[in-house]
Amino acid sequence: MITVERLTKRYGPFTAVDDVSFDVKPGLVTGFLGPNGAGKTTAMRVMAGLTPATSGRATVLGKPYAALPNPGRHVGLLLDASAQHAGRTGREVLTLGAILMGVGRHRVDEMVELVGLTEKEANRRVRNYSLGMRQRLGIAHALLGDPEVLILDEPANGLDPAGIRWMRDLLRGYANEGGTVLLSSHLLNEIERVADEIIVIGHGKIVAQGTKDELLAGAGTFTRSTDDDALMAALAEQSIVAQRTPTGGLQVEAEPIAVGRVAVAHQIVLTELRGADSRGLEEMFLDLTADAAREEVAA
Ligand SMILES: Nc1ncnc2c1ncn2[C@@H]1O[C@H](COP(=O)(O)OP(=O)(O)OP(=O)(O)O)[C@@H](O)[C@H]1O
Repeated sequence: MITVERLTKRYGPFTAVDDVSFDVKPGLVTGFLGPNGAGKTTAMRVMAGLTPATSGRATVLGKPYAALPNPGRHVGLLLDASAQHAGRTGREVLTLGAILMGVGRHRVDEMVELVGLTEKEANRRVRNYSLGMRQRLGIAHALLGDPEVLILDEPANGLDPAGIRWMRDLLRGYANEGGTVLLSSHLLNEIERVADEIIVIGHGKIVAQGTKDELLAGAGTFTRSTDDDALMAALAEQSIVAQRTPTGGLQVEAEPIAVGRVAVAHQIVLTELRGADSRGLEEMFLDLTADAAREEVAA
């Protein structure tokens, strides 16, 4: 469990994280989604005790990270995959970690195998690793102490599609066994495919949070009918907002059941009726973060 309460982080006059509160629950994968510069890394660094908060607090398993005894046994961190010592081999990095955390050396072999690094790769110096290999090593290091909580900053960066799928399965299995996972990304589809809960951050502020299903439901309904004009008019009578989509059909700001009822009442035949898919969530994400994204582009 991670609890973030009214967390604010300022760098001089600039507020990177602005009065942010959320819980990350065990048994679930929670996605921390936001455009570049939204404040994800800063918030995670505070959670990991690497940056002090200006106000508010973050606790992991009920304590500030720094107050956890042998924190690596409780919290696995992947905050910067490039931060590993470039002159050491992957195996050396993990062996040192195992010694520091007081876990058996057998964990090193297990983790190398788990993350899919070959024996040859594990014995290569980190400076010769690709970004994807560094991410795998970072995940191996995060899991070394068999922690209850994982905090991963952009873990999919640099992974190829097979690697992304592997990571998704790994995190799903970890959460299914009761683990707590917080992972950040600036890519909606990455988060959408793995997360049970989603926290969206833009310009240092939480702009949306909830279960994926809730956020998808909030994205409305997609429907097609044999007479979209009549359906639009019927929906408008009920003050339900609908818009045509560029590919045909209607995007409706209501639950599918409400749209179905209107169609039945007006004897309009629906040929498709479903909760809006990721396109809906994507539009919501782009909308929610538009200001932050624009400022980032302008900066
Ligand atoms: N040490 C620092 N001093 C001053 N400003 C900082 C510092 N660290 C981060 N910032 C600023 O805080 C804001 C949030 O940065 P942060 O790295 O937390 O964003 P992010 O959501 O993780 O983005 P990205 O996906 O690009 O990593 C950015 O505008 C960044 O420039």
